[in-house]
Amino acid sequence: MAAKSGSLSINSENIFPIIKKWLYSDHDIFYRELISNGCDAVTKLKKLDMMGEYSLPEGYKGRVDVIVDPEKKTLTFKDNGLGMTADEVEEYINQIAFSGATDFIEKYKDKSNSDQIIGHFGLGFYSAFMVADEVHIDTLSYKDGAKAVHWECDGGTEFSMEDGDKTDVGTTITLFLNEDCLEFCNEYKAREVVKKYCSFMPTEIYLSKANTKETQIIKEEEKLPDDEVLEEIEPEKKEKTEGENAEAEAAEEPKKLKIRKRPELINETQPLWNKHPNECTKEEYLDFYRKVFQDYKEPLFWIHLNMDYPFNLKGILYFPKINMEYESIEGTIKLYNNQVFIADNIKEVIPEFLLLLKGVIDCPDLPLNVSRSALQNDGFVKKIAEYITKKVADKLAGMCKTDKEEYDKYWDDISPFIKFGCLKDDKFCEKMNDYILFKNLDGKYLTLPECLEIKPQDEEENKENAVDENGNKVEAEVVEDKAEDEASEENTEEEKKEKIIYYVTDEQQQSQYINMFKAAKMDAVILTHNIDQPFISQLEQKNEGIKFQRIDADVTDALKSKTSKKAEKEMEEQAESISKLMKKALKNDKITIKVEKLKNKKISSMITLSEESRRMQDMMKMYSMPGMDMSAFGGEGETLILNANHPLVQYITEHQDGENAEMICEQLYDLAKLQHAPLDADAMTKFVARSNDIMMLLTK
Ligand SMILES: Nc1ncnc2c1ncn2[C@@H]1O[C@H](COP(=O)(O)OP(=O)(O)OP(=O)(O)O)[C@@H](O)[C@H]1O
Repeated sequence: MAAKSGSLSINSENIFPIIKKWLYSDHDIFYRELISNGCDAVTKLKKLDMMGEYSLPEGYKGRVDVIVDPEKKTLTFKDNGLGMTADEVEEYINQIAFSGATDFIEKYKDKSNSDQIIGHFGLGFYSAFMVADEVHIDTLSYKDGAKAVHWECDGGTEFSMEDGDKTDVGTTITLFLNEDCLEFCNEYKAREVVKKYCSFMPTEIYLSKANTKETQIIKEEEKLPDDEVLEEIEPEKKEKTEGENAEAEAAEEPKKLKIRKRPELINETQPLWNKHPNECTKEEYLDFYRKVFQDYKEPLFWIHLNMDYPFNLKGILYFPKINMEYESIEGTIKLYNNQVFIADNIKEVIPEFLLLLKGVIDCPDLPLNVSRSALQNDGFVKKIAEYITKKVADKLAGMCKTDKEEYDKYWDDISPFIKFGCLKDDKFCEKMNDYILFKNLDGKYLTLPECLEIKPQDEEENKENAVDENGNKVEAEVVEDKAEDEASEENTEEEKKEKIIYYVTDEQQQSQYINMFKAAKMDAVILTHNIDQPFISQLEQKNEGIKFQRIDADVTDALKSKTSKKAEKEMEEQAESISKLMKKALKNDKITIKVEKLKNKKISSMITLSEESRRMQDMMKMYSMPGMDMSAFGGEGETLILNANHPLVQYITEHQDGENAEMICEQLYDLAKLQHAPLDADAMTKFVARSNDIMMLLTK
């Protein structure tokens, strides 16, 4: 076959239903398309005026009117923009997918900046047919000698065009709604949709109901040319009092007018994000937040994004106050393109963890698809997301550096968000590494470097000041990983520097351990949120030499009394015999039992569970595998520590055959368990019964 080339032809009969039905996922989007066409028409007319191609009439104010008429089942969009000549209707409307915006920009590209014009694809107008059986256009161009045009189309592929009777410059588009779509000429629905898409469009948008019965009273001098006066209200005549004259009274009480309810202004043409951050006041930020998010709780703080290069992006991100107990954390980030709402929470542009915030982002450079709610897959979109992430990290780091007190105050609220961000985004994590705070046992907020630095000082102090529970000074040993003590001489200095950060997950439950730590002048950080476990695992991975260990994972040397070699030997023997007794009493052969001399003589028994085993168990619980035997996954990591310094432990050591020895063993074990984790139902029942029995013994 001979080589051939040419342009593809499209059969409008087939393509039209596709545009009408499938191009836009949301039916209500036609509002946005037709209103933005009106805004574009106004913008273009103003530009023509600026360029000297047209002179706007005195007092011109561009506007788009949306008029619902439930009686006639119509919806009208009226603008006072540049209008269209018959040729332009022919070109831009009759040819589907031919955008006059591109044409306009091309024509005036040297003289004007194009970025304020919304339309691009030349398809938006046809979205009207998603809801209307018939659409009329009445338009009059601004051009000298232009004739009004009337165009109509009933949704098939045929249209008709004739001279129109419009006398003012601009365009009126009337939709004769389909029976299934009558909700769109309901005033409330219209307000909701227009507010959703058009709240910040750059031209004033008014909503009204045709022939509304609603009225309003105004002062005579407030009357506007378009007001429809229904009644003149004479001021009420007051009883004359002495010293007053009728003229003075009349001056006080002006005549009033009852007018048909005026169209309601829906949008704000100058959104706050367009203002320079230096010019915005705190009140303005708060007002804007309340209005846009209907959240009457004050946000904690906000970040105003304002960037011109290498791409254009403006916006405000608010950190909301989160009530962790009652609400799930879910924010909303509204994405705009040139002040036109695109969609909420577009994941491609807004990094996932930032979706916990509330905010607005306007990016005119977004590579949008025809339907606008989808983005073209583009490296550029990734850059936008990276920029936003960077800005958020910069703001937080800056606040931590320059206003640490405030940052401390916000920390509990923002920490789940930051930790989630660190888990989700490596770059964010890197930037935030030194600005993550840890609340210590004294309620102070420390950064990670501070946590690490404070340790050696504490240890020094520890050596000098540590006291036992009787206030006697005790010699404490440097808190280092136990394994290090046993490590061979060959270990380098570097390796020896592994730092342990102790942490608490439940202040009440672990209070006994906390008391021991405090008495030994040791510190720990409080990490109670679910996100903390995966978060600390990540921190360990990213920061070599840092290890997190729950406060009850081990008995560090700092908590033990110093013992002689001889005493240690004795304790070992003691442990052996008491282990047998315990295992028998608890009917548990697997349990590991250790006898230690703890500094705190008030503690009789405690449980330690190695960090690794506990993390494994927590993980199993999280994936809640019913009937799973936990002991198979690190149950062996649990150790019962008996304090050789406690009289009760001393008693059973000496009276292993005593009448109550087994009962004491069981009670010691349960008491230790209770400080570590809640008892299961069965164990709790037995514990309560046994406690009663023990008290009964006291009565004898
Ligand atoms: N109200 C209006 N006033 C003046 N011209 C209009 C009006 N509505 C549409 N037009 C002209 O018709 C053209 C096609 O409009 P349409 O909404 O189909 O596409 P668009 O706005 O260019 O692009 P998009 O598909 O992105 O909305 C517009 O570019 C514009 O030139």
